[in-house]
Amino acid sequence: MTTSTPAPTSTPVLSSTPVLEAVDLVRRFGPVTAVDHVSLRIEPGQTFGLLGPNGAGKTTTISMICGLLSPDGGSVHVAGVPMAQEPLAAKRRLGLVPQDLAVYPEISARQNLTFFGRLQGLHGAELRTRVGEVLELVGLSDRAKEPSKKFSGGMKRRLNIGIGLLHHPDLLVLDEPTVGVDPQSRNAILESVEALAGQGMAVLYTTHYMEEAQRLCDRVAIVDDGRVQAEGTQDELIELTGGVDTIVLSGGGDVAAAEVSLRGIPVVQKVARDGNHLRLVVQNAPTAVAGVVRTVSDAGMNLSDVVIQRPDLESVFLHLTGKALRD
Ligand SMILES: Nc1ncnc2c1ncn2[C@@H]1O[C@H](COP(=O)(O)OP(=O)(O)OP(=O)(O)O)[C@@H](O)[C@H]1O
Repeated sequence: MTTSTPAPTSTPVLSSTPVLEAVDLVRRFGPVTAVDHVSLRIEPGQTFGLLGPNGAGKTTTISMICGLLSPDGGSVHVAGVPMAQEPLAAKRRLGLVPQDLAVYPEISARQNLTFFGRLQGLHGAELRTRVGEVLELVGLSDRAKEPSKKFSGGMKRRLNIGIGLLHHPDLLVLDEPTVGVDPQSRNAILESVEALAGQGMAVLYTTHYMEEAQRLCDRVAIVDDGRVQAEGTQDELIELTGGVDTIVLSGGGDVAAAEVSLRGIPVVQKVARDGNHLRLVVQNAPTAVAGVVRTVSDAGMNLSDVVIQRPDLESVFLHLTGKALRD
């Protein structure tokens, strides 16, 4: 960018420091390259999704971002602080909500937060105030006195999120926070993340659920095989599919044979199976659908539903990798 008048030398040039800048991260486990030159940049206030199937490298990536695992290559800066050179200062700028719950079941939500707050060096009135704020932020104020073992899965997870927020991080990192929780709890977790994002918190959210990335994230990096396959806003990613359509076929019978037959017809660009559903990428669904239905019926699939969809992040993943997100 150029400007006609130079900035006065006494005024610092304003630049927005990203809350996260990860450059060219690499991590190997023996012969497996779990993370293969991954770069991510998150601006203040952004909710950034890392979307990929199990084993794509999401946990390994965020373990390096959070300073829990040393990279074999690459660098991480959190709010401008280099993780390799100043790990304590960099870690203080982020809050990690791990996959596994880390709350004490016998004590209350308030006592849990107070305990973890003390571990982080808070005490006295400051600690009490912050615990109250965090209970409010994660929507647990009215249940603060109950032992957390009485909480639903979603409430325990929200308490876990609260623990990650105690020290005012610049970036909240959530590792698949809805895995293993019921739909109602899942919704409560997503609402908490939306509320935090609404208050300007930057969030790095990993998931293999397309719907969650779609609902929460300003930008998404699609990861597979340890690599970022594409990154952008949802509209930018969907544009990558080049205007293709998605047809989803559901039913019983010989779904495997139907999948094989579909691979043999030219209008079908990609096919992936997710249980009793077949997801197809085609150039023009209204024209292609009759031939598709004939092909799967001839192969022995008993169709119960045929849906033509506008492309979504799942279509982008299929388009880029030839696989379904939930294989
Ligand atoms: N400690 C380890 N030792 C050996 N291999 C590992 C280790 N951690 C991860 N891997 C391998 O690295 C790859 C990426 O794993 P990672 O856990 O980062 O993926 P993920 O996308 O987070 O998936 P999941 O949701 O299943 O955890 C996988 O092939 C996994 O088996």
